[in-house]
Amino acid sequence: MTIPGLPTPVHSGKVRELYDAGDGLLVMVASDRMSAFDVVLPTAIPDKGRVLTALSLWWFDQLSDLVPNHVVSADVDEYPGVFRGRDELRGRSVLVRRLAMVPVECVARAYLSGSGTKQYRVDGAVCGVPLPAGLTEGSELPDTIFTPTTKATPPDHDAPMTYAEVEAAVGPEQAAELRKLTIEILDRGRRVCGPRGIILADTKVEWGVDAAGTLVLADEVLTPDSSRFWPAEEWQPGRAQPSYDKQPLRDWLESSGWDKKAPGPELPPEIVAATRERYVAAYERITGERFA
Ligand SMILES: N#Cc1c(N)ncnc1-c1cnn(Cc2cccc(F)c2)c1
Repeated sequence: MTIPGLPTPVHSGKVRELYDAGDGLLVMVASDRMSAFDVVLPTAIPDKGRVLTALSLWWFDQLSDLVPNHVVSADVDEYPGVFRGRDELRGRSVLVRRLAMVPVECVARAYLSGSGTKQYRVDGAVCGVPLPAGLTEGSELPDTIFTPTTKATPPDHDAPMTYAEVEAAVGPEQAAELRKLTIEILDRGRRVCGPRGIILADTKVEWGVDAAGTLVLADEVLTPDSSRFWPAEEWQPGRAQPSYDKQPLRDWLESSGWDKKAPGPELPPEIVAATRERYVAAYERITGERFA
């Protein structure tokens, strides 16, 4: 999503952009683009970027007693230079502090799923963390575990890291802090979501270090793009769990005959509307606030 008058993004992801705003500041922008099965679809989901930005900001605030974060402002009228007052950014962007990013994708898991299940079926462990026998896709784990990966550059995929590899990468002290805080963030998220009928199965967070050497929570936090949200009433270990936010889209894509190696198909209006509604419902159920 190129916005006229803005510089070329310093990072451009599947659904987000990151701009240099000068003076040690960045502007993180969440688009309405939707990806599924690792493919960016041609049809946007209205308000997706605004919902996920609002949810991430809500979680940063909820976690502010536990960890400092990189947020400077979410008010476009306070942004510097060419970013100030830009309506294309309103509600879908955050002005953040530029940090020295930790070279580890910090993942915590409370349930076994996806790549974790694949690893478990090979050697009974995930990222070197041994697990009890008899677990299956969707099983709740006895404890929340830290299952970090590398930060691969597409088209390469993130690779599992053992805790010893994290220690080698960042040192034992920071590795211990990353594990402890990443697990605590998932556990806190679960305590909020559980009573609201949502299983928060896992999450990926990104950390940076500021000029004082302090670990700072960065990127987005506890959103459906960085985490697995499952409707609790449909939880059934032994099969892939329905995604709270993406299931209507996944079901339609599976039934449409789309070849996943081909470009994504245009989405029918009713699937766009259902997907938007799922994102809005997730925000309202988790935060207890109306999405405006
Ligand atoms: N957050 C943050 C951050 C920070 N506060 N300081 C320095 N670098 C980053 C940073 C670098 N890559 N990303 C991932 C990313 C996010 C959003 C859009 C994208 F395209 C890519 C984040």
